[in-house]
Amino acid sequence: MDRPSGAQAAPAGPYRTPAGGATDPAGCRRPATVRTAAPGASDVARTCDPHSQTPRPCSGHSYPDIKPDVAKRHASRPPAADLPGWRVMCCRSITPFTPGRCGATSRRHRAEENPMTDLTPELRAALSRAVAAGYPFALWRPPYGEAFSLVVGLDAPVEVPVFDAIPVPGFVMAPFDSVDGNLAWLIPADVALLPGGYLYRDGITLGGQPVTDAQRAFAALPQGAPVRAAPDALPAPDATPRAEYEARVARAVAEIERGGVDKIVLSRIEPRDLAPDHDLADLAEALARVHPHAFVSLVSSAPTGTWLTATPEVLLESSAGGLGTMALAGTQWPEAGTDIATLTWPQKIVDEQALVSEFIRAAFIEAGISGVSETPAATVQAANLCHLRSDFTAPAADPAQLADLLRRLHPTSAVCGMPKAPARDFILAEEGTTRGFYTGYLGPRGIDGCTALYVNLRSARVSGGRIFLHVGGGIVAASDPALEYDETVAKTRTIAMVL
Ligand SMILES: C=C(O[C@@H]1C=C(C(=O)O)C=C[C@H]1O)C(=O)O
Repeated sequence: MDRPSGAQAAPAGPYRTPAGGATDPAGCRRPATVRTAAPGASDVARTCDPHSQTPRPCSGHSYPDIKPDVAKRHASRPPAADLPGWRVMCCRSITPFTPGRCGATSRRHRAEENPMTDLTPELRAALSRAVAAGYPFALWRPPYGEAFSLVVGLDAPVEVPVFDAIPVPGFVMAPFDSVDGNLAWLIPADVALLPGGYLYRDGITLGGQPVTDAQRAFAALPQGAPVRAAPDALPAPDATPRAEYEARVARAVAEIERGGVDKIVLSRIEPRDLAPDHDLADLAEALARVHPHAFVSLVSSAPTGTWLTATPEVLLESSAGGLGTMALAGTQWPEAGTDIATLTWPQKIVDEQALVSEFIRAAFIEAGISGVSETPAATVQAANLCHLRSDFTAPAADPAQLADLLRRLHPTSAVCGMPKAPARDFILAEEGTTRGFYTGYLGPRGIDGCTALYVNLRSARVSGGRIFLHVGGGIVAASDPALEYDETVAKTRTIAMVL
C-alpha cells in the first residue's frame, strides 16, 4: 500500500538505520550519524546552487570513501579526480540534462512559440491512423520539451546496431537482457511528425515530401478511434506479493554478504486493469503534463509489445554537439512540497551512487573516450521521488566508439548491479525473463541529428485492458527487505498517478 500522505516519519530510503535515527526536515528518517563534514557527493550537492547554469571548476572536490571491501575489489580504478584528462565539474545545473543538442528542437519550440503541452489534433490523428493500420509507432516527449514527436514504421521493425555507419532514422528499443547491448529493435521513421511538421524517410534521410505509395497513402487512413493495445502474446505475469519480494531481497542481501557481488537490482510487477474507456494517447499526454522532467513515451510494435514510460534516466545521448550519460541511484520519497535542498542521504546511498559513477567512468575509459567532464552527485527530483545524480559529458565520438560505449553501459549498474555479470545472473535466476524491455533502453535514433537513449524504467507494458507496472530498486548489504518493497510501491506512483 502507498504510504499515507499525512505520515510524519517517512523512511529516507530502504536502508537499515542505526538506533537513534533522526527525522530530517523533509520527514525522512535518517541515521544519527549522517556524514556531513566529510567531502562527498552529498556535501557538494548541498553547497552548490542547483539552478546555476554556468559550469565552474570545482576546487578541492573529492569523492566519498567507499566501503573498504569494495575499494579493494576496484582498487585498479582510480578516482575521477586522478584520471588524466578528466574534469570534475561543480555546480553545473544538472536539471535539465543537456549534453549536446538533443531535444533542442522541442525546447526551442517552447521558447519561440506558445507552449504545446498537449498532443495536437494532428498528432492524435496520425497516431490513430497508425493504430488503425496496425503499424508500429513511437510517440515521445523529451525531458523539459513541450512538444511530442511521432514516428510510424510502415514495415515490421528490424533489429539493428544502434550506433552504425549507416543509421536509418527512427526509434529504437532494446530489452534488459541482450547478447549485444548495441542491438535494438528499430521502428523506422517512415512517416514522422516532428515539432516542425511531417517528414518522410527516403533511405537514411528525412524529407518534406512522401516518396513511396505507402507514405502517400498514410494521410488517407481512417482515424478517430481511441488508442488501445491489442492483447499481446506475452504471458500475463501475476503480481509479486510483498512476502515474495521481501524474500527475494533477503536472498540478494545474503548473496552480497557471501561476497563477489556488491549490488543487485531487483524488480517486481504490479498488474492493474485499465478503465474500459481508456485511451493510451490520453495517458501519455497526462504523464507528460505531470512529469515535465521525464522522457515520456508510448511505443507499440510486435516484437516489443506496447509500453508507456516516464523515465528520468538517460542511458546515452549523442549528437554532433557531444555525448552524455548519468549515474542515477538512491531513492527517497519525501512528502509533497518538500524542498529537495533539505534532503540528506545516508552514506550507504552515497556509496551506492558512487559505485554507479565508478562503473560509468570505467566504461568511458575502456571505450577509449577522453575529455570527459563529470559533475558531483546532486539531489534531483523525479515525480514523487528523489535520486542522487552525476552527469557525464564528452566531446562527440564516432559510431564505433559509441557502439563500444553503449555495449559497456547497458545494462548499467543502476538497473542491473555491480559487478554486472554476477548481478545479472542473480536477476535472471530470481526473475526469469519477466523484465522483457523494462530496464532495457529506448529513444529516438538519428532524429534531428540526435540519438537519445533512456533507461526504460517508471514504465509499464500494456496488453489489451491490462497494464503491468514494472518497479525495482538497488539492493546492497544494508538493504531492509520491507523498506525495499515500500520503495517499489513509491515507484509505481509515477505511472499509476495518471491511471
Ligand atoms: C530500478 C529502478 O530505478 C533505478 C534504481 C534506483 C535505486 O535503486 O534507488 C534509482 C534509480 C534507478 O536507477 C526503477 O525505477 O524501477
